[in-house]
Amino acid sequence: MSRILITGINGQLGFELRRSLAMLGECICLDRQQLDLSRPAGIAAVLDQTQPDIIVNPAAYTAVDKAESEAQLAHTVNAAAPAAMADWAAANNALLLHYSTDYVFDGDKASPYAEDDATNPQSVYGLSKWQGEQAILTSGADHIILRTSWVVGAHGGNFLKTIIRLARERDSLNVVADQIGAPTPAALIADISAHIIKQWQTSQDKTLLGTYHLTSSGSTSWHGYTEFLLALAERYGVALQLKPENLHAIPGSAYPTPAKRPGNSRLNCSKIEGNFGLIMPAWQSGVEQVFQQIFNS
Ligand SMILES: NC(=O)C1=CN([C@@H]2O[C@H](COP(=O)(O)OP(=O)(O)OC[C@H]3O[C@@H](n4cnc5c(N)ncnc54)[C@H](OP(=O)(O)O)[C@@H]3O)[C@@H](O)[C@H]2O)C=CC1
Ligand SMILES: Cc1cn([C@H]2C[C@H](O)[C@@H](COP(=O)(O)OP(=O)(O)O[C@H]3O[C@@H](C)C(=O)[C@@H](O)[C@H]3O)O2)c(=O)[nH]c1=O
Ligand SMILES: [Mg+2]
Repeated sequence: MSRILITGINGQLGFELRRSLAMLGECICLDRQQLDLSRPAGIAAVLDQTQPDIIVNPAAYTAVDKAESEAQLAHTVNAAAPAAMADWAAANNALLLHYSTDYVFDGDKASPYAEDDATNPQSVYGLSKWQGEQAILTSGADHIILRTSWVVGAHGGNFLKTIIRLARERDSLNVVADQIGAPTPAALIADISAHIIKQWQTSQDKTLLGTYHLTSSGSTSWHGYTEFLLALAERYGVALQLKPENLHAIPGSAYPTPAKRPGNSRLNCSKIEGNFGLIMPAWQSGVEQVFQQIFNS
């Protein structure tokens, strides 16, 4: 039976992974207190002690704007810590399943990004995640890196929850319309992670290893996403202060933030669909399920 170590179990994805991976082996679920990624020097000792065959690492420094002023910490958590996990995995013949982001790209491409398109991170967060990818690649460890985008889940913080909070408090809201991507449920990423691990356990097929894009299908802007959330609130009887006619589309240039976001965050998912025999569901169905989980209980 596999021993599966999961980091960051109180994050959006870590929470769902506990559920999705529970039937695939003995799960060792570690929070920040049990495995602190800001202290990479301590990671090997925890891995020596727990002896996982599979390391699943959803933990990350994800505060995109704050990272601009905490570059050292972002680099430690998002690059140095995965590097330590990868070095241990290489030396101990373990698989590392890691997660990365659309923010490794600059967003200037006109069509969805493929896995081998040139990266060019525009933010400290994006750069730190890219450096994490690079460390894993050069470690020689068996690994799978899943790049996803705009993660949304019932457990943890995300754009959906921020927007519903603001829509309850305000009677007018400006949201960026020239950054496009695909909201992706944490539960979908977790379930696909389970599917991938199962195939690895069954086949140990090294041609499955590598980097994959994994998002919902279709795309929208942050503004389009917000319009959809307001429609869901109407459908499920969630009372808001904000009326749809007072939601305004603005360019990113009118919403200054410390970190620059990509204009195009769309990721082409045909590699994961082809290699693992999957079909990515539409972003709307995933967002609706999360919305129902949070507000319709
Ligand atoms: N959120 C998004 O929109 C996207 C996320 N991703 C990637 O997907 C993965 C999962 O993201 P998501 O679940 O949304 O992230 P969250 O921010 O919801 O969760 C991150 C988790 O990492 C933990 N963590 C942060 N710092 C440390 C540390 N020093 N030591 C140990 N644990 C730490 C947090 O712990 P605590 O609970 O104690 O704070 C939290 O549980 C990440 O790799 C992220 O980069 C990719 C694209 C989009
Ligand atoms: C709250 C708010 C945000 N925005 C804009 C700011 C920004 O351009 C966009 C998204 O805002 P957020 O700060 O919520 O999103 P952000 O934290 O940048 O989300 C990213 O997180 C990391 C972890 C990832 O890996 C990415 O895939 C992506 O999901 O919406 C508005 O225009 N109006 C608003 O009222
Ligand atoms: Mg954020």
